[in-house]
Amino acid sequence: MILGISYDLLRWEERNLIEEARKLDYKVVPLYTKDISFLSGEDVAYQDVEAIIQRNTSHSRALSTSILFETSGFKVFNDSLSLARCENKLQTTFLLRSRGIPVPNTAIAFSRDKAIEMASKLGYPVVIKPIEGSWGRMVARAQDEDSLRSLIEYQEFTSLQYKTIYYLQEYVNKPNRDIRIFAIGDEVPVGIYRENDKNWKTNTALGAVAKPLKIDEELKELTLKVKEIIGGFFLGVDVFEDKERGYLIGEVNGVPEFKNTVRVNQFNVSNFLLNKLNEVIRK
Ligand SMILES: Nc1ncnc2c1ncn2[C@@H]1O[C@H](COP(=O)(O)OP(=O)(O)OP(=O)(O)O)[C@@H](O)[C@H]1O
Repeated sequence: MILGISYDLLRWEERNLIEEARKLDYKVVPLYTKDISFLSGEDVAYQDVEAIIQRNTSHSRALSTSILFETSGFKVFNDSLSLARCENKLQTTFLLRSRGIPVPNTAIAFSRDKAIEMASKLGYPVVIKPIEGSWGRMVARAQDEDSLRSLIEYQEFTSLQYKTIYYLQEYVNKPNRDIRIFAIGDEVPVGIYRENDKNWKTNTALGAVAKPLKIDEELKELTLKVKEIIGGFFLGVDVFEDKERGYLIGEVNGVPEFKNTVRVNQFNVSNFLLNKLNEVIRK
């Protein structure tokens, strides 16, 4: 296969994908975002590329390049529609909710006063999050109205695109961990627990420790349903465990990192993904 890899940064994941693709005798065409451009009406140079894996770390670059590759006639994984659905938390949460997927109680407000009103409906503590973001940045917990007012004010003075749209969520009293589980094609082969004894935010970027996940049937079915709704080919789904309600979907990542998943599970994500991709494009 002739495989394009769209990227803006060569992390462990991108290097590993390239290395594993070469082991499978795929020809790899690196598509470094800052080196490429598109001119309407003109064909791009890499016409023989059969599939492109989207790996841009920046949400806006990932979405823009997926759109441009698609409209130039390429098959892109993940495609722009699924990326748009999962990089915007407002869209992810409310789309999943509308299709019957369990999510934490979440409120959106467009003014400070409404946000405060919604927070008391949800009940403190509440979590406030940027609508787009990653690695847990600016995800904050407010114990009361006073601290929520301060967090809202901080958000308003950032340069965030959605700085005056307030995404508020009940604080889910999860164990000291959450789950990151992967959907690849039509399978759910692997996942991890992310454990943190010191921080309620269980991002590995914030010091959580990855542990192998035992995937039960319920979690597998739920992940496949999420994948069916969001679309795409390769998703990292974050799941909270609630004592009463069971699994709740926290968010979905369209360009997921998987270094720790490979390490603790001894599972070759890149090889699995590349073989699945070959099946999909040969169908
Ligand atoms: N409603 C909640 N209740 C309890 N914990 C939460 C809640 N929302 C988020 N968290 C914790 O905060 C972490 C970061 O939140 P979230 O995943 O929404 O942020 P992010 O910036 O999109 O991170 P990622 O890098 O996973 O994309 C989660 O992994 C989870 O541990």
